[in-house]
Amino acid sequence: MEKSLDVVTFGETMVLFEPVQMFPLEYVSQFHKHIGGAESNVSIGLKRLGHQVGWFSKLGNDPFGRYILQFIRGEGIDTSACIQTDEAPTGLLFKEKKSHENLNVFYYRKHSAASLMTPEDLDESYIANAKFLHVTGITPALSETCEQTVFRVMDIAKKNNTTIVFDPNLRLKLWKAEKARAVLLKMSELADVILPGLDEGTFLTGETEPEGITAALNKNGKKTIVVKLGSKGAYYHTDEESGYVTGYPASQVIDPVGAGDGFAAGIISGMLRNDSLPATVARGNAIGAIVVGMHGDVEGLPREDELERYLDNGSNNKDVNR
Ligand SMILES: Nc1ncnc2c1ncn2[C@@H]1O[C@H](COP(=O)(O)OP(=O)(O)OP(=O)(O)O)[C@@H](O)[C@H]1O
Ligand SMILES: O=C(O)C(=O)C[C@H](O)[C@H](O)CO
Repeated sequence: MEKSLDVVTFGETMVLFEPVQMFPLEYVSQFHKHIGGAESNVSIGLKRLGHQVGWFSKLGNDPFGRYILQFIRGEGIDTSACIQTDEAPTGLLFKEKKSHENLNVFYYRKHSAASLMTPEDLDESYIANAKFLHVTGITPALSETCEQTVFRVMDIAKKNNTTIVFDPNLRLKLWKAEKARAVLLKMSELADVILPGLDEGTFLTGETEPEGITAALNKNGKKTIVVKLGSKGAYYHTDEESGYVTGYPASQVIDPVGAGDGFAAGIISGMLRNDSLPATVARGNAIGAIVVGMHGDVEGLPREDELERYLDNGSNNKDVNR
């Protein structure tokens, strides 16, 4: 069967309130409204690069749920598997910026609509119809039923030859370290591609160097693992090849949140294009460097033509197009 979706992803997307002023949150009086959610960030990143993407979640049947759905649908993502419920509200997320270096997030997502996702909600054929599944370690932290849903989706993907890309996205505000480690390691075992940050890799394996982390996560071979190294770029590893790909210099660092999601979109996109692994990692690095230079998680995600100009210009990353 020819698969018509390139990528499917799912998880909680919240309304993200970004403070206009750089104050402790209790003194901020104005916010910009955006959307935030690792999986929808990745879906938007992939769509802008020209891929066919489906994203789903459970949203509250409320104005914020409608805002999220309209935004994601407006980006051209297939949202036909998304559910709206009266049972619980849409989750919210507030960022706090006390200085450029001091960034904090506050979640209002306990018992949210997304936390009510269950395996019974799933449309198996929708997942089977995708070439890639993108899944994060945020979803199983939301509730027991979300954890069950994640493993059910991974199981469906495995049975249907859908490549599983796993970003651990460790969020210790959402669950206890011991439980997080156990679940994220179980997800790593099931995944074909793993995208940990260096700290996440250390958290999962106890190893402090990218080489040790990838060796520990790839015990059974066969996996592609790319360790994100912030401004330094990334280290990739398979049984056949491994190496470092230097990052692109960010013109400025305005908001580092979302760089990892842009990176994931670049990696999946490179794989869909059958690019070499170093070229695929370079795509991820370039998108990460572009994203950190803009406010919001999704606003900075480049279109394919912008990304190509950026890659062609090398370190001279000014996007002048005239
Ligand atoms: N300051 C920077 N300058 C240039 N590139 C960067 C910078 N920060 C991040 N990147 C690029 O983005 C990628 C992902 O960033 P990072 O390592 O911060 O991931 P992460 O911790 O998963 O991010 P997130 O906060 O979104 O979860 C890096 O591997 C790198 O390619
Ligand atoms: O932290 C979360 O749960 C989010 O999904 C919000 C942000 O958009 C995400 O962290 C960026 O990776």
